Amino acid sequence: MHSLIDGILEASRARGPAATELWPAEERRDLVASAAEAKRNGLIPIIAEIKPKALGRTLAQEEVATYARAYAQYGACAISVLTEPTHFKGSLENARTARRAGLPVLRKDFIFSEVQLSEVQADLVLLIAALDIDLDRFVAAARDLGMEPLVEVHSEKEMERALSTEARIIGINNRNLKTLEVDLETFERLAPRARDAGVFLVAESGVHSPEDAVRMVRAGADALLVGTELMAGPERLGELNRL
Ligand SMILES: O=C(O)c1ccccc1NCC(=O)[C@H](O)[C@H](O)COP(=O)(O)O
Repeated sequence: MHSLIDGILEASRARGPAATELWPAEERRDLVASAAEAKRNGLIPIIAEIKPKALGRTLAQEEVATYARAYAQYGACAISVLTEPTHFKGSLENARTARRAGLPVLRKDFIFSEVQLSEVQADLVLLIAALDIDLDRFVAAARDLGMEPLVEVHSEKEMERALSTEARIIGINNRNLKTLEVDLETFERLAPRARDAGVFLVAESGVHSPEDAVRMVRAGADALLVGTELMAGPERLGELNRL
C-alpha cells in the first residue's frame, strides 16, 4: 500500500469512531434503479464525486450543497462523498448535506473497522478489497445497517475475492493504490470476469473526457465514478454523460 494510505489509516485509528447513527430503512435509495433511470433518459450513469482534495481545501456546507444540486441537475445517478478528513479534506457532514439533493449517496472512505460503518448514514458504502478486511463480514455488516456495499478491486485476485462474497456492486478502480498511477486499461482488463458473474459494475477514477466515458461504457461499465474532472466544474457532467 502507498505510504499515503498508511497515513490515512493511522489518522483514522487515532481519531476513533464518530457517534453512531441508525439508518432509517424507509429512506434508502437504490443506485441500480437510479442508473437504469439515467439510461432510460439517454444518459451514461455517472456517480459524481464530492472530492474537496481536488480543490486543495475543505468545502463549506453551502458549497457541498451547491455541488450536490448541480450534480442532480446535470443528471448524475448518484453522488459519491469522500468523508476522509486527513488527506481528502472530506467530512461526515458532507455526506449528510449532499444527500439532501435527492440522489443516492455513496460514502467513500477507508473502512477497516466495522465501527466506522455506523458513523454516517448513506445509501451505499465503499469497501476496499486492498485493505485486507474480512469482506464477507463487512458486506453483511453494511447491509445490516441498510447500506449497499460497493466492493472496490484493482486486480484479478481482488476481483475473485469480491465475487466470492454476496456483493452485488463491484467497482474497478483504475487508480493503483500502491503507486497511485491511473490507467483505464485496468477496467478493460478486469471487466469481462465481472460481467460474466452478472454484478453491477462501476468504473472508478481517471475519466476526464467524453471519450474516456464512452470507452468505459464500451468495456462494460454500468456506471462511472468521476471526481477530479467534475470538481473543476460540475457542468462538465453534462458533457461526460451524453451517450
Ligand atoms: O484520488 C486520489 O488521489 C486517491 C489517492 C489515494 C487513494 C484513493 C484516491 N482516490 C479515491 C478515489 O477512488 C477517487 O476519488 C474516485 O475514484 C474518483 O477518481 P478521479 O475521477 O480520478 O478523481
